[in-house]
Amino acid sequence: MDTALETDQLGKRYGDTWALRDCSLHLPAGRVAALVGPNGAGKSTLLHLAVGLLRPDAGTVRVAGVPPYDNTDVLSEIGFVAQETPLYPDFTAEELVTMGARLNRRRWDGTLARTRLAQLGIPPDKPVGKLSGGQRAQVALALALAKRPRLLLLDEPVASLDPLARREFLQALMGSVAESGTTVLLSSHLLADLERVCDYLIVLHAAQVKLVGPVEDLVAEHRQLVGPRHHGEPIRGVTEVVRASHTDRQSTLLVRTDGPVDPAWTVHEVTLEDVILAHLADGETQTSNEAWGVPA
Ligand SMILES: Nc1ncnc2c1ncn2[C@@H]1O[C@H](COP(=O)(O)OP(=O)(O)OP(=O)(O)O)[C@@H](O)[C@H]1O
Repeated sequence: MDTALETDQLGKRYGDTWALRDCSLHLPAGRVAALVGPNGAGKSTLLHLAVGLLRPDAGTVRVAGVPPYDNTDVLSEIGFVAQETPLYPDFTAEELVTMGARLNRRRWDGTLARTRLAQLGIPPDKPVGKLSGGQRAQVALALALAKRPRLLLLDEPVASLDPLARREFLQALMGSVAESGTTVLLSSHLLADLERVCDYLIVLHAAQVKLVGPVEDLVAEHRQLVGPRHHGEPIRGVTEVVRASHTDRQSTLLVRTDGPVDPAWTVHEVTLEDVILAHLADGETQTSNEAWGVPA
């Protein structure tokens, strides 16, 4: 299977602080991947390394097999929508599409961008600084897709959008990538959105990779167990206790399984949110769901 993005022991440091460290992962081509982690986990740093805006301090990053930093050939294959979707505010959408054609001479689908913007009712002749946040995000996405990138990187593209605009943005994204086969890596704190659109997951925590893999496999191999108070003894069918909470007589465990679980435990299926929150929680400590935009 082709790999769209691959990192090996990748690290980036600011002074004495590692923003990303020992990051080894691969993202197969054609996936729509969620990049998740608390504030400051290193998500933007990873995206900036992948798009060649930052040079690694350790290890390697490759896009389609090529290190992106200083490599203009591979840059033409990458679309990037940065946080807050910065666009020149005085330019109209039409002017930005024309400018895109000048900057991307080898591969630029201006018709695609214009058609998308017309379908969304975005005025082509209004300065983008005067559009709504949702409209600006759609312009940024249309410009990124017009590059016909092999890899599309989106850094919290829906953070400032209302729920309807968010849904429209993600639907537009899914429609386009389904047609083009583009690989997507999308960072967001909105776990419920990600569960709907992503089929691959990368979780970062404190500059390191916590979890990576296909969503289907990760959800299938985790379970919640409820049973008598657990004191750390091995449980049949369980390879890892990711998170545990206890009362005097009962324990609730989120675990990784590799087969049928000891019938002394009641076994429940879990959602992607459950898996992510468990891996980001610290052992026996509760994670606040509210911090993730998820009702507690
Ligand atoms: N230009 C910089 N100079 C110094 N430190 C930086 C710089 N950019 C990022 N950092 C630090 O690197 C770490 C990772 O930051 P990064 O922006 O990658 O996190 P993030 O996961 O994208 O966070 P958020 O969810 O808040 O956007 C943080 O500790 C941050 O303070």
